[in-house]
Amino acid sequence: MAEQREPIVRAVGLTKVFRDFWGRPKAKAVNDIDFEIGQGEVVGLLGPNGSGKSTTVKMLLGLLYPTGGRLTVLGRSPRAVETKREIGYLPEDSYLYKYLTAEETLDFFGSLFSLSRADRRNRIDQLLDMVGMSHARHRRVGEFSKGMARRIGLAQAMINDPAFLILDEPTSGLDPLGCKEVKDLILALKKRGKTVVITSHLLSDIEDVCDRVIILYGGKVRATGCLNDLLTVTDENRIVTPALPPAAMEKVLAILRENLHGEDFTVDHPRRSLEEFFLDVIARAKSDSVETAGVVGGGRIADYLTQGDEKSAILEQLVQEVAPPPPPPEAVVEVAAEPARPTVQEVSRTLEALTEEPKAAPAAAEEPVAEKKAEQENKKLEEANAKLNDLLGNRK
Ligand SMILES: Nc1ncnc2c1ncn2[C@@H]1O[C@H](COP(=O)(O)OP(=O)(O)OP(=O)(O)O)[C@@H](O)[C@H]1O
Repeated sequence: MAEQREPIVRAVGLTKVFRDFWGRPKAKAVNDIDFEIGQGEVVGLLGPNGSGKSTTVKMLLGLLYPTGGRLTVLGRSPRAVETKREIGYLPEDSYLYKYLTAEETLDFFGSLFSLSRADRRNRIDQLLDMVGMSHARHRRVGEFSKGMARRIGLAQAMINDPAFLILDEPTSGLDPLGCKEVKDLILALKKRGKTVVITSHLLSDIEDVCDRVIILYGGKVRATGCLNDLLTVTDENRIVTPALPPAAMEKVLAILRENLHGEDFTVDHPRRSLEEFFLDVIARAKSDSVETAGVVGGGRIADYLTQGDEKSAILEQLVQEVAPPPPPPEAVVEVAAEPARPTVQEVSRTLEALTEEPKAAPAAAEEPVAEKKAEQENKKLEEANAKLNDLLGNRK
């Protein structure tokens, strides 16, 4: 099919000028830019605040008209309904209805795309699993933490199985583990041939997932290209080896000095990124808790990056943590079980026991009791006993 060779996005001389009430130019947000995004590419749209990223994204989504130039998305106008059908969008702030549950939210967005009930159910199950939210499917979105809402936002962006995804700050509000999960998700989408545009201020995230970046400044494209080409320093070498014994190291240094003719060089140890280190610490903490406690604990969070079942377990815990603690059933039962009115037989037994004072209530008998009081009580008991005998006698 010829159309498949078409880039997913083609912008030529794209310009957007915001005007004031009287039509006078107020801000040239996007200034005559050209770029293309090919199928299956993951592209980072970068730039400092006010550089024109959001304006470009809004034009890609067909929410803003360009003032000048040409823009096609999936070979058509971005405003065409067919185009919108194939686009998934995660806004910077997820606009979700807080009274709907996670499942209802996805069902709502699915119905906006006219998906059948069966398709919606099927996709909702898969998506909730994919973003690790299966166990919170019946909870209201308004109760979610920012990271949880972000995950539902991501699932929402994918409900229509879009060919082209635009993710605005996809990792914002997520913890490092959540960020890793989202990045893995983006790479998985890339493997499935999806095209993704990401805007983010977190350059390390962009570096981890993007093939290419477009850097905007003042509404202009200042740099664009493959990350490999842009970031590789071709006029320097780096050799990474296992730690060398001192004698071998001396020989290497001697060769370097001989060949570099007095030029500076550096020998050091490679450094891991903070993210790698953090994930490693969490993974170790997780395995410690498994060995020592043998129960699913908070430290097992790293598991849900790789294993579906354990992911669910962690989420279950998160859900349970936030949910109001269930009332202890035993306590409720005890409170509910108020002393029932004694039956006639019980009263009789109690009275009998009471009359055998020393055996039935040794603790009470040990206490000093005024003689007069004891006599009065005995009298009362005898009266009660007599009444009871009458009662039993009458029944018989
Ligand atoms: N609706 C608008 N009316 C007037 N000017 C606008 C409007 N939207 C954006 N601008 C201006 O266009 C320029 C680019 O804004 P834009 O929101 O595209 O930047 P951005 O790169 O997305 O910034 P940020 O990283 O802060 O989100 C800014 O100077 C901004 O003031």
